Amino acid sequence: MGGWRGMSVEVLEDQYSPSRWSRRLDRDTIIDAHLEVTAAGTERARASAQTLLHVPYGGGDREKLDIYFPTSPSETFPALVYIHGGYWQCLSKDDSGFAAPPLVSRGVAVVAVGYDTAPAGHMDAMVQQVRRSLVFLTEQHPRIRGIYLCGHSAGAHLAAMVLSTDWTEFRVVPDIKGAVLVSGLYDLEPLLDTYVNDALKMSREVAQRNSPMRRVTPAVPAACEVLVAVAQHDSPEFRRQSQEYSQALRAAGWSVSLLDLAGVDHFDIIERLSEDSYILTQVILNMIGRA
Ligand SMILES: N[C@@H](CC(=O)c1ccccc1NC=O)C(=O)O
Repeated sequence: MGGWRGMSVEVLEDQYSPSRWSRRLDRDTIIDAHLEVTAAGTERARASAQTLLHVPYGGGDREKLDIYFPTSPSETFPALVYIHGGYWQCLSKDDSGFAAPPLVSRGVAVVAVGYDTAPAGHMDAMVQQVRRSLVFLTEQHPRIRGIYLCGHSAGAHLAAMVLSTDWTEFRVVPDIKGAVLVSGLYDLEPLLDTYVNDALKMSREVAQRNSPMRRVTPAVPAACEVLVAVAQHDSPEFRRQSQEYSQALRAAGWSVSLLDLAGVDHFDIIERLSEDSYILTQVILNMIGRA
């Protein structure tokens, strides 16, 4: 867990700038391209699926979620709950429905969760918001049976924090059957001195308390299946974090697979979930039993 401690701030900033590691697009265009692709994909999904948009799960402005319903819904159906990335400071649920088309056509709902990004949002609060969104779905949408979490980058971090939740503090226990963590961050300490923390303003304590790597709980008998996916063209630090987190979960008894996806980078690893034939789409459908 400690190799990064010998790195200069300059090296850490390079390692934790996913845009610098793509072989597809240069660092100045790739983020704009990502915003365009996810927004356009979300627009397509909203045009083709039955939706309930901007459903409040709490009183806050950003405490809203979008539901994309299955094309031919059975009485009850599973849901993939998508938690967007953007280093806890950009993107929103309104760019986060692009994965819906291949799933809704196979009977799976997709839920895109909004949360308060920084500087408005604090790390502890974002984690709680995502947890509360799952409690809301469980209580208010009983047709959803079985939740599969999917998060990208900072969203994979939030999904991993959900796995460490002590649900006794909540009214219900969401039935989380699987988690797909894509190009995530599981130890926040290396970010403390980098530009990523400018808006987040995390103290060391906050970073440690919110690091899934430090919060791995022993797997319970019916623990969900976890898939940790990382891109070939993610940085060595991102790749290390996925490897170490998947190992730590496995050591604690969880059923985990590490999927190292060839030919993709930090951004198209998730964008391509809009395609039926993409390997990660197929792996997710297989996990849900709809392949
Ligand atoms: N400043 C970052 C931006 C970034 O990491 C990012 C941008 C859009 C969506 C996801 C991202 N990564 C993690 O949440 C970079 O250099 O790539």
